[in-house]
Amino acid sequence: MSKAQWALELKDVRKSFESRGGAKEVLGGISLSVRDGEFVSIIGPSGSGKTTLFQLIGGLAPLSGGEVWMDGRNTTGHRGHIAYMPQQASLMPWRTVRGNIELALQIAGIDRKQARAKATDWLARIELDAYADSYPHALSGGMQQRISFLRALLSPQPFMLLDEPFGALDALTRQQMQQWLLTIWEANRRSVLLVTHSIEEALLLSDRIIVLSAAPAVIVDEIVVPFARPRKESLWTDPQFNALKQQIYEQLHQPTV
Ligand SMILES: Nc1ncnc2c1ncn2[C@@H]1O[C@H](COP(=O)(O)OP(=O)(O)OP(=O)(O)O)[C@@H](O)[C@H]1O
Repeated sequence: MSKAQWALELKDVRKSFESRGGAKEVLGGISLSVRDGEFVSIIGPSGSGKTTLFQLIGGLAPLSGGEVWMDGRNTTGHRGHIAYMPQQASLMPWRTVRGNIELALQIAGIDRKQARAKATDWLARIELDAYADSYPHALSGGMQQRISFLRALLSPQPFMLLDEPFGALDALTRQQMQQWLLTIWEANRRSVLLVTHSIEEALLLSDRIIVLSAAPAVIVDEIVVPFARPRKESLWTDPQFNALKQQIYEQLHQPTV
């Protein structure tokens, strides 16, 4: 069977929550698709339902309407189809850095001996070989997020959901992590949906950007990011980068009607 064109399709996804004043609509009908190997970002005002959308895609909460399809199959309400990277790395604190990576490889179906060799290889590629025998608490936030991203990348589920992965990092570490993620992702392309509050981050990393309105969220714009890959941080000074940044900024600050 040939591979489906779309790694993810959301068809008119809706979500309302019951509150004392009646039903509160958070997602007002979201339809979007992510191609196999495409990097798509979602950006929207605070409270526009981005985390809720991820919960629906991951099967963690029921939809009020619509469908979720992955790789040509209806997976609405099903768990186990995504690799998820949260804002705070949730590494196994009792396992060393190497142990955490080996476990991710073993979960992906690689036998113990091979997992050991591959972990050594990955430790060097994510520049953490000097920390192989350290425990997660001894690492900086940026280092922990490198392992967390790698774990999602190695997981057997091909589709990655990255939920504000650099939101808790300081500005400088965040920029370094964006560049790092770009290099790793461009060498290991996977289908990604990223939630971010940073317009620059979305422009630097993505093939496409989906802009959401305030709740009840609908898609107000979809931007095909025109920059060739591999991308460099110097994009930040490109006039087209700044024009797109301005365009998205204005959409996010539109008055609600
Ligand atoms: N379980 C729940 N019950 C009731 N309301 C909820 C529930 N979960 C989320 N909401 C409401 O849904 C809205 C969207 O929340 P969500 O966390 O998805 O937004 P967000 O876009 O991820 O926000 P932020 O950008 O600030 O992280 C909020 O108004 C929130 O209060």
